Amino acid sequence: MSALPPSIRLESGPGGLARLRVEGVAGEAVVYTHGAHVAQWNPVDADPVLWLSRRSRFTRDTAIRGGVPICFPWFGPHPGRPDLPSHGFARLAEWSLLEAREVDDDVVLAFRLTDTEATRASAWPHRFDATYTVRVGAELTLELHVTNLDDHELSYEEALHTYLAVADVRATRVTGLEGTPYVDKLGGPDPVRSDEAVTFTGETDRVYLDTGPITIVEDVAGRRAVTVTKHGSGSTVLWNPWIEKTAATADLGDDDWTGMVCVETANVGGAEVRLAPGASHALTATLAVARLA
Ligand SMILES: O=P(O)(O)OC[C@H]1O[C@H](O)[C@H](O)[C@@H](O)[C@@H]1O
Repeated sequence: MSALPPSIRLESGPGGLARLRVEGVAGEAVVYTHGAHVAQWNPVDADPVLWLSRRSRFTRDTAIRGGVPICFPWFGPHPGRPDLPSHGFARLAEWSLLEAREVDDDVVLAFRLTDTEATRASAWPHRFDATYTVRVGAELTLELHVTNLDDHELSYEEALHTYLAVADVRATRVTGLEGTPYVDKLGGPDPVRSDEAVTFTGETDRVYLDTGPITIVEDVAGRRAVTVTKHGSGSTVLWNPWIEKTAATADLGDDDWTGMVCVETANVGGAEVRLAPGASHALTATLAVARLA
């Protein structure tokens, strides 16, 4: 890769993890090569849009807590191998930086992950090429593009596990999922639905099925709304750990559940991606933030 443009700096972050600090004309971000993990983003002169745990560990064998972990090639515990890392290996892997350039007022970073001896010996042994493009500006656009380099069909799950910062989750509404069936991971396997906007009164862990392209998080106490617009995604996961799960999670502080909600642009469960040899799939999420009246 040629020299970085002036708006992008390569730094050594906590734990010695390499990260790119972007200070663009329209937006600012911090992206780690560990997991190709976007840990911060905000439009210039706006508050951080992504939530990042103050207790996050920054080590090569754990995922950063907050920002946008990439879940791939499985979501949650591996179905047959609970000993394997939750949410797959991508968020624990070192991605290589392919590209870093300015495009108009935005900054575009691209990262690559391919199969290694270790992944080929794992429970997901396929040959693949994954490219992750991060466009930082007044909006944040994330695209995970996966190609099957193998000689047989493969399937995978994926999620851009986006932690959004809110002033108070108890005063937050999520719209765009009304009437959409969801599997409540804390309830039974049969999908249920609600015609109401989502509000939060307890632990929430839902996989919405056949979702439309737009979900809006209305952070009423913070007087702003974040719109997540997506393509190539059949499911949306909504998560807040609430009190007990937060207390049981080492890299979350006791009150952290109040200040975040995850809207995860995903293809999980029955919406897993199946790729013929040579075929590709792109999953895209765009975040935009606006003031609420
Ligand atoms: O703690 P992690 O492995 O990062 O997972 C955090 C959460 O991710 C998703 O939202 C899942 O639906 C949850 O069941 C899980 O608790």
